[in-house]
Amino acid sequence: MTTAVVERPGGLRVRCEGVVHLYRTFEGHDVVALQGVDLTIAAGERVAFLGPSGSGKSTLLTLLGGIQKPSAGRIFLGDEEVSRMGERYLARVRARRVSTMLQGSTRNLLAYATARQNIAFARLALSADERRAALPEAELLGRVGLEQQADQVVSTMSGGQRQRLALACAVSTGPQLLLADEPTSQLSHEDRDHVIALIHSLGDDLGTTVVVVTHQPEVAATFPRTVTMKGGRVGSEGRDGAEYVVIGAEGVVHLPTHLAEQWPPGTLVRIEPEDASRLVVSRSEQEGPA
Ligand SMILES: Nc1ncnc2c1ncn2[C@@H]1O[C@H](COP(=O)(O)OP(=O)(O)OP(=O)(O)O)[C@@H](O)[C@H]1O
Repeated sequence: MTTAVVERPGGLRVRCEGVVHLYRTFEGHDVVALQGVDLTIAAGERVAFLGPSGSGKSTLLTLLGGIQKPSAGRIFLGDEEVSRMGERYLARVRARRVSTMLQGSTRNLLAYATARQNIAFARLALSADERRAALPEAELLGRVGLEQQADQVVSTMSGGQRQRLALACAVSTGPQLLLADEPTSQLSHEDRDHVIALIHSLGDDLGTTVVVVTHQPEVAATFPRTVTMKGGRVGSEGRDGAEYVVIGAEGVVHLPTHLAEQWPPGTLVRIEPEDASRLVVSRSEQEGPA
C-alpha cells in the first residue's frame, strides 16, 4: 500500500529521561506509577509495551501523548520537551502530530455521531491545505473495512467496527506518532489481525513512529521491539525476538522474570567482571536480610 493518509515527513523521535509520575488518590495518598523511565524510541520505530497490570504502561503512553505531564524527568517529542510546551501548543501537537488511542474504543469516539462525522471531527484541527492533502474519507473508511458503515452511528456498531473506526480517526490526521493502548483487546482474532495490519501499514506508508500497549503475545510478536515495564521502570527489552534486561539510571538491573522467581528480593549476590563484555552473577550461600 502506498497511499498516504496525509503527507507528512516521517515519524517523531521520542526520548524519556528519568521520568517519574505520581497520582494523588482521593484519600490523599501518592501512588508512584513511574519511577525513573529512561527510554529512546527512534523516528519510525514500532514498539510494543508489555508488562503486568499496574506496571505503568498506560501512564507512560499518556505522558508520551502529552495527555498528562510527568511529575519529574523530561520527555522529548523530536527536539521539543513536552513540559515546556504551552497548553495551546500542546493541544495542537495532540491534534495534528500525535494521535493517542485510549483503552476502550468508546473513549476515542463520539458515540451518537456517524463514522463520517467522527472522522470530520478528528480532522477539525488540520489546516485547509492539510485537509486537501488528506486521504478522502471514503478511501480511509475503505482501508479499515467500514465503507458500508459511513453513515452508521457509532453506538450501533460492533466492538471490532468501533475499534477500526477509532484507528481510522487516529490516523486520519497523518500523525507522526501513533500511541495505542490495548487496541486489540476484546476483539475477534480476525478483527485483531486487521487492526494490527492497519497499524503496521501506517508505519510502512508514512514512517510513523508507533507505540502499542498490549497483553497479547501474538500482537507483541509482530513488533520488532518490545519494552517490558516492571514496577514503573523499563525492566527488559526484546529486539528481534531476543530478550535483554536494561541497566537503570542508578545501575539497577532487573533480573529476567524466570530468574527473579528463583532469586527473590533480599537474595545476596556477587557481581564480578569475567571479561570486557561479561559479568558473572553468583548467589551467596549466606541468607539475605529477611
Ligand atoms: N488515576 C489514577 N489514580 C491513582 N492511581 C492510578 C491512576 N491511574 C493509574 N494509577 C496507578 O498507577 C499504577 C500504574 O498504572 P497503569 O494503569 O499505568 O499501569 P498498566 O501497566 O497500564 O496497567 P494495566 O495493564 O492494568 O492497564 C498502578 O498502581 C495504578 O493503580
